[in-house]
Amino acid sequence: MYVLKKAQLVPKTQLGRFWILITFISILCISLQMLGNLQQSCKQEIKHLILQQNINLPQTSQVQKNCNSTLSPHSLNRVPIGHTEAIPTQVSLQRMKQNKALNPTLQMQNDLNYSEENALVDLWWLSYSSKHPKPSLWGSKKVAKDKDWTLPQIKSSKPPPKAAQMNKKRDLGKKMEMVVSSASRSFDSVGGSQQNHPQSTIPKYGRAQSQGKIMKDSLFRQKISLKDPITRSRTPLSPSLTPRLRDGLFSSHEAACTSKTHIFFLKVHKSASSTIMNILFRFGEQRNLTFALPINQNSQLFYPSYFVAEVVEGFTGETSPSFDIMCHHLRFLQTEVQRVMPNDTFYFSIMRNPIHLMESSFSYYKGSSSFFNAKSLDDFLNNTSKFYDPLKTDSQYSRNLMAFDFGFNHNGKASAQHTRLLARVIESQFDLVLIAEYFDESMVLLKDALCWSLDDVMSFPINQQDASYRSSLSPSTIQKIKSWNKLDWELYLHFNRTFWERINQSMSREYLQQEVAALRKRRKQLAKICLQKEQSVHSWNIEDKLLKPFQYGRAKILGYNLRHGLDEATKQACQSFVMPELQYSKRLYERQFPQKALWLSQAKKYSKAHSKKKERPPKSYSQTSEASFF
Ligand SMILES: Nc1ncnc2c1ncn2[C@@H]1O[C@H](COP(=O)(O)OS(=O)(=O)O)[C@@H](OP(=O)(O)O)[C@H]1O
Repeated sequence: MYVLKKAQLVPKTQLGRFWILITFISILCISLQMLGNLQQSCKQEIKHLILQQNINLPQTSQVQKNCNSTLSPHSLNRVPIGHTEAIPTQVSLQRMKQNKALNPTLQMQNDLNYSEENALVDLWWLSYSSKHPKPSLWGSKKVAKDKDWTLPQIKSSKPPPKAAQMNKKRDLGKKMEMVVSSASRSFDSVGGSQQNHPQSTIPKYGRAQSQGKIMKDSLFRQKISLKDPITRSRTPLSPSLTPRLRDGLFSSHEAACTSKTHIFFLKVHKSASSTIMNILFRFGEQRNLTFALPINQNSQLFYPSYFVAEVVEGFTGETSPSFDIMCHHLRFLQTEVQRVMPNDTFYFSIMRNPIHLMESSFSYYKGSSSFFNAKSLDDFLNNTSKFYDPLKTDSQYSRNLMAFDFGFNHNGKASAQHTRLLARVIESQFDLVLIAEYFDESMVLLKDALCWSLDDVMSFPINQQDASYRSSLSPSTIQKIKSWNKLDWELYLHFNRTFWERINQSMSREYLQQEVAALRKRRKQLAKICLQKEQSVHSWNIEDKLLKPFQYGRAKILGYNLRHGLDEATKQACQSFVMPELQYSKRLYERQFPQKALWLSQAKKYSKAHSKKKERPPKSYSQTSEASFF
C-alpha cells in the first residue's frame, strides 16, 4: 500500500481504496485455490492408479451388468462350494465385514454400493499403512500356554528388540533398496535361457564389486550389529549330524547379531515356497516357536479369499499378537496379517520366472477350470478366450498367480506405471523378495537378513515335479506366456533386478560364491548321510507313508527315501528335512494344539464310521480344557 501510495496510484477516495483491497483479496483467494486443486489432483491421480490396478473399474462395471447387480461382481473372494477351508465363525464374519471396509478390493468386488471415494481413501490408507505401524504390543505369549508343547527348548533368552528399533532397521533396508545402481543383468535372457538351468549362472556384478578383493561385511549385519551387540544363537542341526556337517564349514563371516524369530513368509504358489516353508518349520520347531497355523488343521489360510486373522488357530483378537512364524498359503492382506504377527516381524516372499511358474502350474492345476479342457499349455495360450473365465474362483492358477497371491487383481492393468506402483507397494510391505531361480543365492541373502546360520537355511528341494513332464517351450510359447502374465512378468523383472542390487549392496562376489559353495557342499554331505542314492524318487517308490508327498493334478511330485540303519536322532533330523508340507503341518498342529488335534481326529474317525453307527461321537470340543484357553 505504501509503495502504491508513493506511486500515486491509489485514488484518494474511500471507494477507490476499497476496490483495490477487494481486488487483492480476490487474487490471493484464487491463487490459494489453484494451489489446493493442484495438490488434490496429484493425490487423486496416484489414488486412481492404485484403484484401477486393484479393482479394475471398467471390468467391475461390466461385470455388474452381466450379473444383473444381484450377485457379487467377482465371486473370486467367496468360498467356493465344497471348499475345504474353515467356515468363518460369527466373529470372523463380523471381522470380515470390517475388513471389507478397510479393503476396497474386497468391498468393490463384493458390494457395488461402496462409494468410489471411500475406496480411494481406503486404498490410500492401505498402501501407506505399513509406514505407520501400530505401537508394539509384543509380550503376551497366549498360544504358547499349551503344556503339551514338548519340543527341545532352544529358545533365545534375549528379549525381542524394540519395535521402534526394528522399524528403523526396516527403513534402512528399504533405503538401501532405493539407492541402487542400474540393472546388472539382461532380463530377457532370464526368461529364455535360464529354463533348464535356473541356478547355473551368477550374474555379473557391478565393477566396484568385481574389482574389490576385500570381503565386505553385509551392510545389513553391520547396521544391526552396531545397534544390537548380541551374539546369535546358532542352531545345531541335530546332535548326531552337527559334528559331521560342521567340519570347518562355518564361515568367519558369521558375525555376532540377533537371530530374527518373528517371521512372515508369503508362500507364493509354485515358487519353491514349500522348500522355504520346510526351512521355517524346522527353524521354529527346533526353538519351540509358535506358528500361525490354519484353523481346524486346514491346509491353507482361507485361500483364495483374502486372509482374515480369524482363520488362524488360537487367534483371539483380544490381546497382542502372539505368533512367531506364519508361512501357509494365503492371499496377502497386510492389515489382517498385522493383527496376527508382532510389529517387529520380518516380511519376506519369493518370486519365480512366470515361464517356469506357468509350466508348473499347468501341470499341477490341470484340474482347474481354465486348464481342464486345454490339451496343452500351447492350446490354452492360443485359446484363452475359450478356456479362461476371470470370474472363476480358481482363475488365478492360470494367470498372474504371483500378483494374485500378493493381493492384487490378477486381471488388472499391467502398464509400466501400474506395475511400478505395485512393486512400490510390495516394497513398502516386504523386507525381502527372493528369486527361485537363484535359490541358493537367495538363501545366503535370507540368512544374512535374518542373522541365521547356513545350517538354518539348509534344505532339499520339496514339491519337485518329475522333470519329464516338461516339454521344451518354443520361443513363441515363451512370448505368449510373458504377455498373458504381463503383470507377473513385469513384477518378476523388477524384483529380479532389486534382488541383485541388494546382493551387490550387501556382500562381495567372493563372499556370495563362498557361501553358495558351502551351502551346496553341505547339502551333498547331508544327502550322503540321509538319503538313499542321495536323490529324490517317485512317490510310488517311497517306503515311509510319512514322507509321501501329496499328488495333485497331472503332476508327479517327487519325494525321498531315508537311508536304512540311521540312529534315532539322525533319522528324526533327516525326516524333518524331507517331510512334505501336509505331514509337517499336521505334526506342528498336534504339538501346538494337542487336545484339539485329538478331538479333530476323533471327529474324523466318527464321521467315517458314522454310517456304520459303530463309534460314539466325541464330546464337544468346547467342553475340553484347551477350548477354554481360546
Ligand atoms: N530349491 C529349489 N530351487 C528351485 N526350485 C525349487 C526348489 N525347491 C522346489 N522348487 C520348485 O518349486 C516348485 C514348487 O513350488 P511350491 O512349493 O511353491 O508349490 S506349491 O504352490 O506349494 O504347490 C516346483 O517346481 P516344478 O518342479 O517346476 O513344479 C519345484 O521343483
